[in-house]
Amino acid sequence: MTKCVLIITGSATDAKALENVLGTARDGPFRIEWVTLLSEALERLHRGDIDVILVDFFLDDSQGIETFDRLFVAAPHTPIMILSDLDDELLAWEAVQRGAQGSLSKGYFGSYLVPQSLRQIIQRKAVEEALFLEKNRAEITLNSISDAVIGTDMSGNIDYLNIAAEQMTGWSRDEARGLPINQVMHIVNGDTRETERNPVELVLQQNKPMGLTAGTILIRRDGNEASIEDSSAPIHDLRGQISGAVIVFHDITVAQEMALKMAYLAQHDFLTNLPNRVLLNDRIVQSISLAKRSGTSLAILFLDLDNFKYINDSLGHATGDKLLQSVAQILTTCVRSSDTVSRQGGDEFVILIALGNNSESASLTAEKILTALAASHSIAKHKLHVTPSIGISVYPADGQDAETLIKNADTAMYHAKEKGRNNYQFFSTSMNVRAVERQVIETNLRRALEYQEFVLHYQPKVNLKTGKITGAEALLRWMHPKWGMVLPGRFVAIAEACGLIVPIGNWVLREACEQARRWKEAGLELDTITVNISALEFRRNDFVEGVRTILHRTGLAAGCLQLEITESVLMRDAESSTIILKQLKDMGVQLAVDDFGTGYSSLSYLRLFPIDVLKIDRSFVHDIGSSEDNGIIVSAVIAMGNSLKQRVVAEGVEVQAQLDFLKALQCEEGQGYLFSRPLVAEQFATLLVTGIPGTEHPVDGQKGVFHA
Ligand SMILES: Nc1nc2c(ncn2[C@@H]2O[C@@H]3COP(=O)(O)O[C@H]4[C@@H](O)[C@H](n5cnc6c(=O)[nH]c(N)nc65)O[C@@H]4COP(=O)(O)O[C@H]3[C@H]2O)c(=O)[nH]1
Repeated sequence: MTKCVLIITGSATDAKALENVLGTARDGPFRIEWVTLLSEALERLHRGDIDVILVDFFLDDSQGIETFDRLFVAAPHTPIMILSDLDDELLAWEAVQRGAQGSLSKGYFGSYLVPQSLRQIIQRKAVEEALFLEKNRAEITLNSISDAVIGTDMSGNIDYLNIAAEQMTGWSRDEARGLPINQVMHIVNGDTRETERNPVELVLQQNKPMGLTAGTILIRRDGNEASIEDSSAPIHDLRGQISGAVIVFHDITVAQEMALKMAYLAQHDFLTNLPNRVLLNDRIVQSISLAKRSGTSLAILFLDLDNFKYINDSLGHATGDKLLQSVAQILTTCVRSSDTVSRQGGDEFVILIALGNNSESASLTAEKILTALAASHSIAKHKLHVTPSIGISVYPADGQDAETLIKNADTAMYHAKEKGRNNYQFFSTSMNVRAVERQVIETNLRRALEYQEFVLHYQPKVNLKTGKITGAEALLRWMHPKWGMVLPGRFVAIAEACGLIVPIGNWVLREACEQARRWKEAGLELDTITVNISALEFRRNDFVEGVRTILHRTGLAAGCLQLEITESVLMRDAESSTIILKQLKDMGVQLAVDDFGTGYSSLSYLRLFPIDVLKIDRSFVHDIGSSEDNGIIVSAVIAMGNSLKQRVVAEGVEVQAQLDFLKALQCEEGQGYLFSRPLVAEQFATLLVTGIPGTEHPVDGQKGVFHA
């Protein structure tokens, strides 16, 4: 590329001589411009593209070193060469001190040396510029990155710190320069806290880079600490000799804390802080291998809170969450610190306990849990009661791996639920058959509503004095296309467990109300139709409104509907039960306590509940005559009902002796096979017309149970 040389001299001879020699230069053309005044030169420089300036000191408009200074200010990056002869040598030397590239002796003007030295100047300038750029780029880059960089010489003394290194160590570059790296970058082992040798020392010794290492702690100048990750490498000179080292490091304190937090979160339940299923699985696997080696056993306790859903639905999730936290806390106090209490999600907890050689401690722990959880939990002004159902599986008898042991403990837990909840059951292989059956029923139940497989049967309630039918209890039947009629005992608990009882219960209520209205329209006399309400329905926030809507849509008077709720459901949260019962009562609906006598009701609550009817559980009626004690219970309930002005209905009246006993105690109403089994709607309508045989009411006047 053509280089442009600006010659500034008042001497036409000098200019000509230079022009000649440059014009014939062999190693590439020079374009030459010649000006005679400094002012002209400055103007020309202003336009740019000058590669070299050749200047004489003595011009018409400027003199001596001032000529150089003004050019240097105007074009600081353009090489300036002084045209000198012997007289000007001192001045030329001074100009070189101030930044001139050199002087060109006028004696050489005719020689080939002139273009060669000009070219060298240009090349040197280009290299200098490239170096400058390179250095500038490196400096800016090093100060822009968040990694700290420290450079040392061969002795490990610091010769460079970038801004990040200044910030991380607390030493400024000027303070640190020349100090040994160990003084500025003091590091200790993260585990032992012992001072560590700086990796740079090793790099200098071994002359090879060291990859990324973590686990060291940097002690800053102010004593604060930071976990760091560092790497270091040697620096070599032009000849490939090691001349120093550089260490690059960054603060990983936050990242490390975050990683620890993430690892913790991945293994723990956010609500209770208990280990989650991932960590539990890990612990079971470890415990199994330990038990295998030592010939000991371990137990898995699968625990589910009975009716937790109702608390969640009626009091809200925030209260439910607090209850779970309280339960979690109690559970951890029931086991040793080496055991694991984990939350699986929802209201399910799984506990891993090492049994050693004593498998009895599984039942001891389960009993401890039952007792500990029996105390009430004070949460947000509520006194809540929860009971657990616990299933237990034992290694090695009930499974060889974590998955099987948990599955079998879960199965045993379902068994505990079926056994009336608030108890524990050990797994047995026969339970698996039940579990499969339960699964099959659940799958079939899901389509039963859609395929209209449900029907209602009606069982009469009878006035024991007159024999008159006072009401009907609607009892659900499932007409399965293959299995035939399935009784509620086989599927209601499963429908409750999977939530299907809500749509099913809704259907029952609507169907029963519609049927009662139809009977009334047909002129058949019936005081009330009774519908069983499950706990899950009763505790739903929209339950009361749902009843109101159904009454409205079916056109049945509220007073004709009686809702039957079991004693244990009412007592589970007596305070909220009272509120719900009052709302139903205000609507005009009648209320009955089912299975009375089995739920250990507190009489003070019973007085508060706005109940119309107490139904004596059929187990007490069944034992009349065979056990004096139960006769006493039945008579006590009847007396209590009478004094509380509640009607008493005896369930499960099967034989005449029971009826006689009940009548003698002035029990108002009864229900049972002695009067009638549950009937389909048409049969029941006929019974309403004919009356119970043997009462004052049958139209055909036949003798029956009342006149035996
Ligand atoms: N041994 C004997 N049993 C008698 C006698 N008289 C009546 N029973 C039976 O006793 C049960 C009375 O209903 P429950 O105590 O409310 O007990 C009911 C009730 O708790 C529940 N259930 C029935 N229908 C529904 C429903 O629509 N919804 C809900 N949630 N539960 C229902 O299922 C339970 C069982 O119902 P069922 O199998 O229909 O059994 C009925 C009935 O057939 C008797 O003299 N001797």
